Amino acid sequence: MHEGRFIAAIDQGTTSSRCMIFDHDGEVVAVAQKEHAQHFPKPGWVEHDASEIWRNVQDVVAESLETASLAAADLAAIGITNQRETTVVWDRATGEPVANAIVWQDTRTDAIVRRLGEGDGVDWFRDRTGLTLATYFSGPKLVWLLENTPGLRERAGAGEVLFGTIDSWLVWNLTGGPDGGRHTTDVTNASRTLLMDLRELAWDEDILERLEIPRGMLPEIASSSEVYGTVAGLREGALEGVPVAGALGDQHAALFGQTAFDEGDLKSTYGTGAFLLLNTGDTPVASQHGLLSTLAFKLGDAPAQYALEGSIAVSGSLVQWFRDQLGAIDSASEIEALAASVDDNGGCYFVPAFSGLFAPHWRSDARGVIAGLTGYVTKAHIARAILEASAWQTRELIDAMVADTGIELHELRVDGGMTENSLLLQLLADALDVEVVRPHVVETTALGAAYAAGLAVGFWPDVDALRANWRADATWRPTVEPERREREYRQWKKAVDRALDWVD
Ligand SMILES: Nc1ncnc2c1ncn2[C@@H]1O[C@H](COP(=O)(O)OP(=O)(O)O)[C@@H](O)[C@H]1O
Ligand SMILES: O=P(O)(O)OC[C@H](O)CO
Repeated sequence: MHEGRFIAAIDQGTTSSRCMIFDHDGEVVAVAQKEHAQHFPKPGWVEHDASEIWRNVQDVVAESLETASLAAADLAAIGITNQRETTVVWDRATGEPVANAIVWQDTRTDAIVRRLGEGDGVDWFRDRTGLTLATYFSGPKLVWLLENTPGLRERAGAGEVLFGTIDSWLVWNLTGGPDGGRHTTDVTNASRTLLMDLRELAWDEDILERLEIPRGMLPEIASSSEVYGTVAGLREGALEGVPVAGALGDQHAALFGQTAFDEGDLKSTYGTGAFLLLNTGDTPVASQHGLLSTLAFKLGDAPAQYALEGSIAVSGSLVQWFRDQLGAIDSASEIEALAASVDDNGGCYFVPAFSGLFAPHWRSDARGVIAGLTGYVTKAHIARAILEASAWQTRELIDAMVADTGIELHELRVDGGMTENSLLLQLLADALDVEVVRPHVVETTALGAAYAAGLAVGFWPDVDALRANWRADATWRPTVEPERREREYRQWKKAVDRALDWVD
């Protein structure tokens, strides 16, 4: 085992990149964070500059080390967690991306997805990958890049360019980039590409053929917890030689950080989007109610654990939209006081179908609506409806999970940047009629990546050692009458109907 007393985790999210350093008790020792630009070149398009992301990652690593006065010898390992599905293609020799990364929310691949869905396409992809055919996933984004970037298909065929999700991009750069960087991805990230066989945990050759994706540009698929290589590519030699020992998509990392190791364990994360994951044990469960079948995690050679997932495309990003596009508030946290200044939503409901609707509807033809507007409604009512939108969407996902698995929900463990908003958590408890529990370390995404890396190098002996680190910070209990709850839910569903069938 490496001597270091700490584990670092890079959390590369949709909105920002963070580096967090944890001690053996899973306590945060240092954190640094930096936002990157969101590019919206056309309606429905969302891009990131992968080079900017890599620069920001280097900045936050350096800053967190400086804050904690730590050097490479103090760290036992580094883990990575990332926004999922976002697609990067880069030049193997120079390390330059060939185009901006296409972000998971981007809907430009709608026509490709419809083409792939013809005939038995939807079932064919779902049976193999566990996923609903949608613009959300990486495969169609890669197809778009191959079809629309001049010369890219030829360069891919000649082995000059590499494809990866953000975990691959970071591991390759961290382990040396053009000078021998390891081109790998973990199973959780691979499970979001629409290219991996969910049972075999290998690229599906039939899918690659159908999508005409050159095999040589894909990373190798590894577990979520093993040594992929050692740091060799950070600016000024930072963390030189530290093992890069864990990677998980951010939602899987949050599940792991919440110590949801057992079948039936559940968590819900509220960041840019919101994502509910239920651990379903060592076999995938096929959803009949619009949920995705995905990986929970795979630790080294141990059998993979699977999960059912409900994905909400727009959650915290609706608060950002309220701030940046409407200028209604100056900072995201201001929405809480504004929404709390009124007793209810004044009769209005906000369905934020900016990227269509994800689970459980999967309707790319939906667009956002505010239903129930009257002259009475103020921006405070809309602020409240914005927070309620995350609560009602979560309720739809819980209903789907109960219908699929028959689980009885006793409490909901939550995390993510948006959960510092207490009113949101009260609205959630009211919408779901269960206790909502926020853990003491709310950065469970970074913590999960640190756990995966720490387990790989023996920093923690086993998952039982991690369970002891979890403890509740606060609990919110339901307060509304059942009749009112169900009435409000019916109104929400009517608003969802108004959002559907908008795009021709
Ligand atoms: N107090 C708050 N109330 C409501 N939303 C918030 C609050 N603080 C942050 N957010 C939202 O949470 C999101 C950031 O959460 P984070 O977990 O950092 O996201 P990501 O991992 O997707 O980058 C932003 O979309 C922001 O608008
Ligand atoms: O950046 P987040 O935290 O909203 O997570 C994005 C998801 O991984 C997209 O699937």
